[in-house]
Amino acid sequence: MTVTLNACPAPAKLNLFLHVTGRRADGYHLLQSAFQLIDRCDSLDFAVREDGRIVRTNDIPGVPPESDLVVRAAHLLRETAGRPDLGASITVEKRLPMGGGLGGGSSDAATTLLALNHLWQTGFKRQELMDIGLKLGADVPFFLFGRNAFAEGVGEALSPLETASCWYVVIEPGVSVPTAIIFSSSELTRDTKVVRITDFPDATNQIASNFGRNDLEIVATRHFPQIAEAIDWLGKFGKARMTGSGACVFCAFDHEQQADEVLKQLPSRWNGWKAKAMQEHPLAHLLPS
Ligand SMILES: C[C@](O)(CO)[C@H](O)COP(=O)(O)OP(=O)(O)OC[C@H]1O[C@@H](n2ccc(N)nc2=O)[C@H](O)[C@@H]1O
Ligand SMILES: Nc1ncnc2c1ncn2[C@@H]1O[C@H](COP(=O)(O)OP(=O)(O)OP(=O)(O)O)[C@@H](O)[C@H]1O
Repeated sequence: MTVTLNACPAPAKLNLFLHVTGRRADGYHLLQSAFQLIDRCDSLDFAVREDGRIVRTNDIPGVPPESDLVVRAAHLLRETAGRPDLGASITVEKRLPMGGGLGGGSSDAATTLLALNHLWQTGFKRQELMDIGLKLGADVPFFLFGRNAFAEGVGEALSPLETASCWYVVIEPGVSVPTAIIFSSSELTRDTKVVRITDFPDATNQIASNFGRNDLEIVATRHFPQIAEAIDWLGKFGKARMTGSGACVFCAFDHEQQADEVLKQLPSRWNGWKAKAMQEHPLAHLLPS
């Protein structure tokens, strides 16, 4: 039996657009968004333990083990399976900034569900893992969907979406944005007109890169002027937008070399990098049907 899985990637996502179309009675918002996987990833190691403990082996500043989405995902998986005897050691190498709008924590949780479902042989199907994931966060089901998606509902109703094979420059403006603060703002508009998936793909059946907008951007930039500064700077090179509830800002380029040229000019006060659009989750082979 396999007892370890090492260097499991947890990729970031970009929200190519994000519309807030309503609010549910429980306060959660109805969204429409295009989720794009990119090849910038956290990395996780898993080892089965025989003593029934779930242990995060490394320290993540600001994230105590008991509130870590990775540890919570492992607990929820074994509870749902009715197997309190299952144990694992998990090491999380963080590369994605927290509160960056890149879905890092959610992706770590999704990778944990996938890897442990495999190692523990708990036998959950993809949809069952997505249902477990939704209890951990609105972004988790997307990372278990396995490919780029048009998302509706609170982000959990997913349809496959064709997207361009481009490169992205991503800037980290150096602030961590608490998602709940942006969604609870009185300045947030919640009535963007609902679109149909057939409205936005272009002639090549891909989503056009300038489709829609990010409704959270106006609120986030008011709270955090550093985000507005990054959008202004990156906007000199193309259509620059914020992802998720911020803080990261991105712009698409057809060629890697164009991304390199932009990064050469990046002011030293920001961390910035390039990433390639991915069509599939790198652990798609572990996704049960
Ligand atoms: C903004 C996005 O990143 C877009 O991909 C996601 O919708 C946020 O997903 P997430 O980080 O997994 O968010 P969660 O941990 O589920 O929720 C954090 C907080 O954001 C608010 N929230 C989140 C998602 C949503 N559809 N409506 C909301 O109002 C809620 O106040 C919630 O307490
Ligand atoms: N493994 C984890 N990695 C990162 N953050 C975690 C983790 N576990 C719990 N968290 C908590 O989740 C918060 C959000 O982190 P995350 O990296 O998912 O933000 P985000 O990229 O803004 O996500 P989203 O796009 O889903 O809003 C962090 O501030 C942290 O307190």
